[in-house]
Amino acid sequence: MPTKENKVLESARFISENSKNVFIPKENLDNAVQTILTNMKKRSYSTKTWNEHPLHPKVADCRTVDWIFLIDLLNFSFWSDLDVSDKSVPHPDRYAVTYDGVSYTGYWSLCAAINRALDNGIPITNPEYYGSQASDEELAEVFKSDTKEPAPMLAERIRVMREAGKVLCEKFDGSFINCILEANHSAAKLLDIIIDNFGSFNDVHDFHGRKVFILKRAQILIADLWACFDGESYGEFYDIDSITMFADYRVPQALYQLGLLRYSPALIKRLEKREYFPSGSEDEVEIRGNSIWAVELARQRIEEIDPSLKINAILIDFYIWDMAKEIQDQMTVPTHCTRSCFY
Ligand SMILES: Nc1nc2c(c(CN[C@H]3C=C[C@H](O)[C@@H]3O)cn2[C@@H]2O[C@H](COP(=O)(O)O)[C@@H](O)[C@H]2O)c(=O)[nH]1
Repeated sequence: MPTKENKVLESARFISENSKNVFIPKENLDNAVQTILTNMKKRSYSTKTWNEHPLHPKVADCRTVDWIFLIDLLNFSFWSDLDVSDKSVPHPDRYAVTYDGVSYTGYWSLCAAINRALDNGIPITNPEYYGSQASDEELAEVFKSDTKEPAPMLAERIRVMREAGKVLCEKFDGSFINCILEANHSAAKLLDIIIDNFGSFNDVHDFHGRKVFILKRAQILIADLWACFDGESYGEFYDIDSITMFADYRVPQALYQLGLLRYSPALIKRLEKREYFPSGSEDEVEIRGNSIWAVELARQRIEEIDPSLKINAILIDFYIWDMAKEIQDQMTVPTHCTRSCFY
């Protein structure tokens, strides 16, 4: 049954209905859904896929909750100013972190940096540590680069750690677990607790004079808890299907590849010139809002085809993101360049 339209879906629909440079070709929907379904079935995509990633925690306990909170607090803006090609073989100087002998870039460089710190006995996932105990230099050391380029937006990462660490210590007795308990197994309630208390998750913008909610990191935080805990314990939410796709810069590129997004020639030109898209700008909001709506239409179509599959927007998103990383070199359009703490 269709999810109660939450504020993110309402915003995504409004953005899609009022866009000038980004469109969702409905005629491609069935083909794209077949591709998604075939591949998700082949890989038997489920919440279990989340833990299979080498850098994701293998034990689901209270320390893991603090790990997931910190990762999704910092889960933004990994693209490199150096790496204009953004291919799977990165520019040798772009920010990378080596862990267990493997060099990681992008989102995985964040996981590698946090895991490296923990292995070195640094209590980096402890909100008291990153909120106030550690010095700026000690926090910067956690993200030490193993290449020439420093971690992108390092000062912003330190700022959001200070902000969130202090709130967790002052209002939630030092752990995000207390936010989860307060939400009482409601994803929608936890979403509100996150955006009401942690400013850097407040991914809300103005579009055509209306407030639009994208909430990418707040939603992926809930989704990662749900996936890591396999829908139980700290990951149990009776309304998890109200969570939408996470509007980052990687999935829109893959949606375009699937034929679920189409861009105006002017927008394609700007993307190819690696132009900067300010956070909250019209084109950036159109790309992000249409991405959410395109995944919602795909989810509805999958539900019409086979309701027993229980495929929600989270699993579609996780699959498309993982697939995007695999076909990174075949992408027709580049990702868009925005610097913000939102994604
Ligand atoms: N929509 C969506 N965005 C996601 C993820 C993830 C990581 N999720 C993993 C965990 C479980 C899943 O199975 C995934 O394997 C990171 N990002 C975003 O991508 C960008 C980084 O890209 P690159 O520079 O290429 O590494 C950046 O904005 C980051 O916030 C996702 O799942 N969905």
